[in-house]
Amino acid sequence: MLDFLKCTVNIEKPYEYQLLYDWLGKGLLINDCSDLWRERRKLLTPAFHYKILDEFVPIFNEKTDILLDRLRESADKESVNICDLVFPAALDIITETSTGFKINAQQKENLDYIQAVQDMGRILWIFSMTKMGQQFKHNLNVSQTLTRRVIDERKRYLMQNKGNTDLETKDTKDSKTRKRLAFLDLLLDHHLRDNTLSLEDIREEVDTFIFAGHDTTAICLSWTYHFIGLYPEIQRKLHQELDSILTTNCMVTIDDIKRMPYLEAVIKESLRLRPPVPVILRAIKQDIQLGQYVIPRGVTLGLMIDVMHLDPDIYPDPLTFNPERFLTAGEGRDAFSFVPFSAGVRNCIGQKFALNELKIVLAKTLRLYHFQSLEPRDRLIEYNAIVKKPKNGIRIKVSPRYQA
Ligand code: HEM
Repeated sequence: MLDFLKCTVNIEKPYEYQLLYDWLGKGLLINDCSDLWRERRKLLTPAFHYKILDEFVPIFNEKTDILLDRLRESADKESVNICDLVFPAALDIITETSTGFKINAQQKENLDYIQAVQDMGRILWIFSMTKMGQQFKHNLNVSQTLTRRVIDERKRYLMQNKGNTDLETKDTKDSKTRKRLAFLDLLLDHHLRDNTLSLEDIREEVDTFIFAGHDTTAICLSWTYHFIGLYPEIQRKLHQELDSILTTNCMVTIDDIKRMPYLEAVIKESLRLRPPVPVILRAIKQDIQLGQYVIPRGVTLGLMIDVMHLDPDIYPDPLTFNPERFLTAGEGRDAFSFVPFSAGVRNCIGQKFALNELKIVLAKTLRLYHFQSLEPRDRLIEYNAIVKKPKNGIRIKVSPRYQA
């Protein structure tokens, strides 16, 4: 599999990904033309520079503060479905960081859009004349109308403020609405100089970020709370690490999260056992030798990330949730044996973004709350909706660590 992931030739996505075409078009995730993909990836890579990612930290904190309010409301209840809390939080984060628009999913605003985005991943495979097919078209319309409106408004703003589109400048007059927006401004800046990148191309990339960046992180958060809530000793160690770094209600910074090795190990172990994207596919365009086999041109090759992560030669006692295995700096493992974000040239462009988000949300919530999982691992049924989700959610009892 190492050869497959390292390969720079067989990087095209096969037909199966085109089920997302009506929604994501030629966006980075499903783009099946290697030249266009390379062009777009080159254009978008600067938006994921660590300095730009640092600017999202206040948004991660602000949205987690709202999540904390919702956890406070849940603390009196017998249990809460943690997915219902973290999915809107993740959607709020990705929408605001990629477009500047506050969708306010956690405050239950823009419900038609939220419903549309959540349904879309679920009902893709339906023929258009069926009732669900009509529902899919409706969802598409709702989500694309909003994305187009946000892009048009931002373009008008940038044109009125010509000269201020330099991505290195920041307008400080009204930081709420005018602050530089990395993803969308980068694309609009390019569009205003070279309109071969059309507004519809930009819409496809923005929708791609929203799709690729919200379900995945929300699922990882949900499973991580579940694992933490199952193993009190692991939760105790996490609380100990967080208490030594954070005060009770502070803004978590990039420097803080760099000092949280145990939290990072817990996230990695969660991603190992429950990778949100369990399978990736590639269209084989040139014969490739994998071990003793030649995989011929024309074949679709699937890489089962979830199965790879259970190899007992690499991960002894593979079904045990054991974050410690990630503290011993990859002993006996190569970089291609842990691939929740895929690997090689077609890897996840958002992985640093995702890890920062996961660490900040988890650090802030765990600092103040205790989580107890009410269902054992084998009771939770998973289903595939492009990403793999818990079918009926995850029930957790949330309790404050400190009395108000
Ligand atoms: C825990 C969170 C995440 C996981 C597990 C994850 C996983 C992955 C995986 C496995 C791929 C490869 C898919 C394939 O080859 O078919 C991928 C691609 C991608 N991801 Fe992520 N992702 C996460 C978060 C994000 C975030 C936050 C963003 C955006 C901010 C993002 C944007 C993308 C994009 C645009 C691609 C396509 C890259 C390309 O083909 O050039 N992802 N992701």
